Amino acid sequence: MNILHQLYRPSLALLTDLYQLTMAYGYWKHGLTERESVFHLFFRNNPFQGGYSIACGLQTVMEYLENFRFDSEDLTYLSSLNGADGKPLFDAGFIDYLGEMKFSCNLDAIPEGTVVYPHEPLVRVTGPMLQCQLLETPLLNIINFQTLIATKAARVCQAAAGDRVIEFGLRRAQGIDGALAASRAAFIGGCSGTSNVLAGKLFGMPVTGTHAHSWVMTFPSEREAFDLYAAAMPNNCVFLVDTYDTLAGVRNAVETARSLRAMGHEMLGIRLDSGDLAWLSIEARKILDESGFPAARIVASNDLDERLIVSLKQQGAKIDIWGVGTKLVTAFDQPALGGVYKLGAIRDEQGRWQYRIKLSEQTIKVSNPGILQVRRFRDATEHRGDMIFDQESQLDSAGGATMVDPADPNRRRDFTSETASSDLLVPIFRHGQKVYDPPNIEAIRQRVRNELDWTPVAVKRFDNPHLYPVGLEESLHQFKTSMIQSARQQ
Ligand SMILES: Nc1ncnc2c1ncn2[C@@H]1O[C@H](COP(=O)(O)OP(=O)(O)OP(=O)(O)O)[C@@H](O)[C@H]1O
Ligand SMILES: O=P(O)(O)OC[C@H]1O[C@H](OP(=O)(O)OP(=O)(O)O)[C@H](O)[C@@H]1O
Ligand SMILES: O=C(O)c1cccnc1
Repeated sequence: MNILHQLYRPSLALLTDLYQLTMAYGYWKHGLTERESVFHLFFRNNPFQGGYSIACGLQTVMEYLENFRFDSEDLTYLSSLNGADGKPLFDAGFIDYLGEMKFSCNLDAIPEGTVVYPHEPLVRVTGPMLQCQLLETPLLNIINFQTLIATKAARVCQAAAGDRVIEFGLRRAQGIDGALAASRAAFIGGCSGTSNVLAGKLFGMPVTGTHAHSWVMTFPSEREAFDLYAAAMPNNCVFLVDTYDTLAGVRNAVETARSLRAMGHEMLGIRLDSGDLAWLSIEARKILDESGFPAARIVASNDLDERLIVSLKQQGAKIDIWGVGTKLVTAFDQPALGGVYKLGAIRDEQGRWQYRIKLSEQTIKVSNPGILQVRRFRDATEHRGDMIFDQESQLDSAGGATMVDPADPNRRRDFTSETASSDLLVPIFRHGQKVYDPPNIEAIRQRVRNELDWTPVAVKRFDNPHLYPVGLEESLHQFKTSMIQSARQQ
């Protein structure tokens, strides 16, 4: 089931920046259309000043690519675009070429749910120059956002320390697609469910819901509102208790819960949505326990994020379930992940790879040349470091190596061949054909938990996290340094 097809239209090839098409046109004009090239998608900084990120969005990328074609409506639209002189922007021959083009790239990627770090290629696209170029914008659009939200969710769930977190963000999310993509990524990042019913249906995620203040305000009294809700839905009773006076609301919920019990149903819990959540939850817990409802859960919501959850836990809050909306699905404190897509190499007319770099004033921002792979080393309990290396450099069987910190080349780390390792990028498409069977969403979510268990505690802390070691394999570092020197001389 291709969810993008269901929601939008079969062809989303126009979902790119026009400049990708102007460059594609240039490649076509100059006979570079089929020239093999390699691009890497990576980000330079972890979001939220954190120490790690969670890769997310690959399945959406696969759906996008499975039907990557320009249909007749797309071609008609492109034919209608004019340049500054009022004449068509694109030759009819180019439009025909696009109409016949079939996706034929190789794509390798780090599976969704993997903990990833700055500078590591999350996706590598190899294939005809024109196709690789067109994919820059959609791949960044999909991966940047979902990786950002999965990372935020992982942080929120880390703060919740095993308590359930429900994603409540639909009403505040960035439009329809932003909401759906965020609900998916939030579940992958660790949320237990979502209030977003369409996302639940499309992605196979649990949906949950309590009720709003409007329900209570509809009836003459809060008690009546709870009773009528219980009568309508005895198997889903979480009462929102803060419409008038929160602790009086808890007592009303208890009264309704007693009648419910007499009918053979248990109240699931109460929800707090304003006021001092620490104090109110402690007081509410006492009332529930003393009234014979120790199993009733306390749900809290109200502009929560990972920092507030940590603070509330430190204050001894008795909150069992965290409802988190706005600050999760909008990645409130960092609204975008700055992932980029850079050319690593292009074949020359003789078929030899020519490596490419993008220079920058800041050495750390200079892109990495080559056909890159990431090798992750681990000891018995933890991930120890990730080494970016060039696949062409005969290093491709597991083995020891030295990696160099690109920010400080004097810092090196040696891994012996005894150190366990695995290469993170796996084949997803070969010559345009899907070769990867994506795991279901529950398995992706489980992978996040497993990956975070392997991540050093110091890397996971919120304040001044330890910088996880990511380096360049020594020969790649040397090669890159010489490329920078000769490029600067030119
Ligand atoms: N004990 C607490 N410690 C820190 N922050 C808290 C605590 N309790 C609540 N908060 C947070 O403080 C913020 C403001 O909450 P508060 O209920 O005072 O305002 P509000 O949302 O405007 O309430 P109301 O809906 O009654 O106007 C929210 O983000 C809430 O989650
Ligand atoms: O606070 P969030 O993390 O975004 O979670 C979603 C919020 O949406 C609902 O109320 P809404 O904000 O619509 O109204 P209210 O704040 O007046 O209750 C709900 O009660 C939560 O507070
Ligand atoms: O079910 C809830 O309690 C809910 C859903 C969306 C937003 N806020 C709360």
